[in-house]
Amino acid sequence: MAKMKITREEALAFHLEPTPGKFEITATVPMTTQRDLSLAYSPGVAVPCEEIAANPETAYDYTNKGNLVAVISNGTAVLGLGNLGAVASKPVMEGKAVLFKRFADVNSIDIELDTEDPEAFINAVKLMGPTFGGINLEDIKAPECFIIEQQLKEIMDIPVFHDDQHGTAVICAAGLINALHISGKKIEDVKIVLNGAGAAGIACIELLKSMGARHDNCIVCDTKGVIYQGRTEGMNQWKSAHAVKTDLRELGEAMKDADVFLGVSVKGAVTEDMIASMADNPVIFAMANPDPEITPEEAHAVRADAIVATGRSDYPNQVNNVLGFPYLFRGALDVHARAINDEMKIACAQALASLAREDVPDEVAMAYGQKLSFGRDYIIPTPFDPRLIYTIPPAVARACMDTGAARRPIVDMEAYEVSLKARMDPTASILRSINARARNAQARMIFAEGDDIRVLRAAVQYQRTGFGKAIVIGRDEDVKAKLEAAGLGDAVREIEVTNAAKSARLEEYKEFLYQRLQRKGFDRHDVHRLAARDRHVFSALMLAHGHGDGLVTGATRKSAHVLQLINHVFDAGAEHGAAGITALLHKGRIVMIADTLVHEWPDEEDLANIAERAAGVARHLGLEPRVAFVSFSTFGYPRSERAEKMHQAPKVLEKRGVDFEFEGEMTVDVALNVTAQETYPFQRLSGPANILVVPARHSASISVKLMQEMAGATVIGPILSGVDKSIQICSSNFTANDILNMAVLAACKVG
Ligand SMILES: NC(=O)C1=CN([C@@H]2O[C@H](COP(=O)(O)OP(=O)(O)OC[C@H]3O[C@@H](n4cnc5c(N)ncnc54)[C@H](OP(=O)(O)O)[C@@H]3O)[C@@H](O)[C@H]2O)C=CC1
Ligand SMILES: CC(=O)C(=O)O
Ligand SMILES: [Mg+2]
Repeated sequence: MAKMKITREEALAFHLEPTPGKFEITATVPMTTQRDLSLAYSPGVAVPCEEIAANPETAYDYTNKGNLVAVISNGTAVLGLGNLGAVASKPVMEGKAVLFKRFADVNSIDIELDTEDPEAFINAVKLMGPTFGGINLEDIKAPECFIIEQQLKEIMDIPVFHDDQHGTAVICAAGLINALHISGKKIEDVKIVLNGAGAAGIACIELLKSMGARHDNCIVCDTKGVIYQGRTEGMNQWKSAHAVKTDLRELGEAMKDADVFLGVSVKGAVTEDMIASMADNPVIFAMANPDPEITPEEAHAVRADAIVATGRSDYPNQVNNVLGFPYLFRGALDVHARAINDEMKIACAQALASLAREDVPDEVAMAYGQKLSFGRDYIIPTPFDPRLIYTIPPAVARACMDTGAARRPIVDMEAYEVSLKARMDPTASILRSINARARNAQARMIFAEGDDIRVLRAAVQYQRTGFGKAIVIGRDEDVKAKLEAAGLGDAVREIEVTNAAKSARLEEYKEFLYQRLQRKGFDRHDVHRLAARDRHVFSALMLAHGHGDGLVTGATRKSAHVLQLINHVFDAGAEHGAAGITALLHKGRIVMIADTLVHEWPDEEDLANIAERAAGVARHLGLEPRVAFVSFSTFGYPRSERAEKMHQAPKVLEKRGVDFEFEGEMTVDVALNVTAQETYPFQRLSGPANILVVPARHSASISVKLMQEMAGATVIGPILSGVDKSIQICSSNFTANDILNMAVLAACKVG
């Protein structure tokens, strides 16, 4: 896996834009009319209040309590960065909240409490009980975290879970089950060294002992070295429970001949010499964040036989509690759990371990851009595995029901699994998949408009994300000045800048262009002007000559104008069968509109071509195409000359015998809504359409812009399809991120 370079500037910009922080709250009910107001607020709101007062359990029905978790910290152990205080821990806590939402559709809010006093902390959280369905404690240092969690569990009737303790322990256990399986060792026999005897460390070693690890085989270390019986310095009751009778005093001594190293301490705590002294096939889980105790490169340099995991996402084997807390809470919330008990944690660990041993479906491989199979570099599922949401929560919920901790047991487990699948946003996996494919392709991407800062940002991002080489067309001095002004001065040395007028290849390009244009009214002087002065044409020439693998342009000019210029070099017109397809992503749904770029007023043959092009793009994105030819009439009514071609286009496709679903003509509601489709029992779509072929470019443009402005849909495209090289034409209102998306599409040759 290529390591991704992230700069401080990028990390700060990510948190600053588009609005400060990482999430906002949206309403799920209409709040538009006087009636809405009367229902949502006074007087209507009095009714659920009275119901809940009479029967508190109904809070799960009439409020968001049942799907709301608080992520609470005091910032005393922020990742491995130490005691940064409450407010500085907020980015991590907001991060955990969005992970809850992204991975398990759990609503979550972060709360940072400005106190290091356990009693004050406990009181504050206790009083918040009515609001939440669960409490996720985070980054509170040991030993206070043990006292806080224990007391809150006793006094609260909802799950209280300290993620750094139990989330980490669960994932560590799941990973270790599989790592030992590969190294052919048994947990009862292995010698384990744990570095870090805080929240995560104590919980990990306790869980492993409950799974069979022997007390005398486990050596625990902290800043003072080995925790041995009789040690007095830096001790507490939780450490004492794991003290062993031994003469070992230093971590380095303990590591000799150890089978397993578990690190939940700080960056760089382990040396290569220590790793070299371990037993054969050593298991090394260096879980400190953001930087591990030792990097996989360093560990493998001295021990090729090591099975290595870290807490980071940019190496194989991410042992990180992100694989646990979203799904543990999902399962617990869905049965209105009173607690998350040991049985639920063990069920989670076992379900994770067995999932990693299953055959990895193609969609996961596609999302990661590589085939994953159980082995040294894949001992634990990856966080983006879409199976997690429907395999882990049912295991947790079952264990909760079996141990009597469920207030509302699930009756139909199968239906529950189906409902879990429906929770996830399919557009996310599509975006992940194209990103992974772009990383694999390592395409040299030409960014034509190097004088525009959005384009420069996108180019830098393209290269730094590891998609491939970014080639920017522009003047060196201008690019340098613009990057420096944007705080991206470093990037000047990273990206390649090509000045069209000074290019050594100009003569070759001009000759090629002259051959194409000499009979279209262009003389050599015109050709020189186009090739040397027009960056769209120059970039297209570079692409045509294989001096780049893809081209992104159009962010500074109208797309129709840019397409005209590109057409000097490529056959990208309507008459050549090219088409533009725009993907709209909204509320977990993806719908493509075509043609948004090339055809002004297509006839039925053109419409059929456009449908075929769009179906190809859909398949490239991992969607099974369902095409609707849309109009203002449905199956011949009302009759209109203007709708006639939409009526005929499906017949053209019928004759061609294409291998995808299509239907029409129909109105957009019939195309997209299965209930509306029921009025036409003869219609042939097996579900809502995901491709809308529209009558003309004006209707395409109106639909896309309306969705963007009114509904806030994410727009990707227009994707130029039907040209033999990868070209994407942006719109002038695109942000740097939109331009990057287009480069990613160009890199994976969607089109
Ligand atoms: N991958 C994952 O999912 C997770 C990783 N972590 C990581 O684990 C680490 C600890 O977190 P947490 O348990 O919450 O923090 P705590 O503050 O509760 O505990 C930290 C522990 O590490 C010990 N320690 C610190 N520096 C060293 C050192 N140089 N050598 C040996 N021991 C050391 C401390 O020793 P002493 O007691 O002597 O002060 C203490 O026992 C962090 O890096 C965190 O990012 C945590 C949770 C999840
Ligand atoms: C992952 C996590 O929770 C931590 O490093 O603290
Ligand atoms: Mg943490």
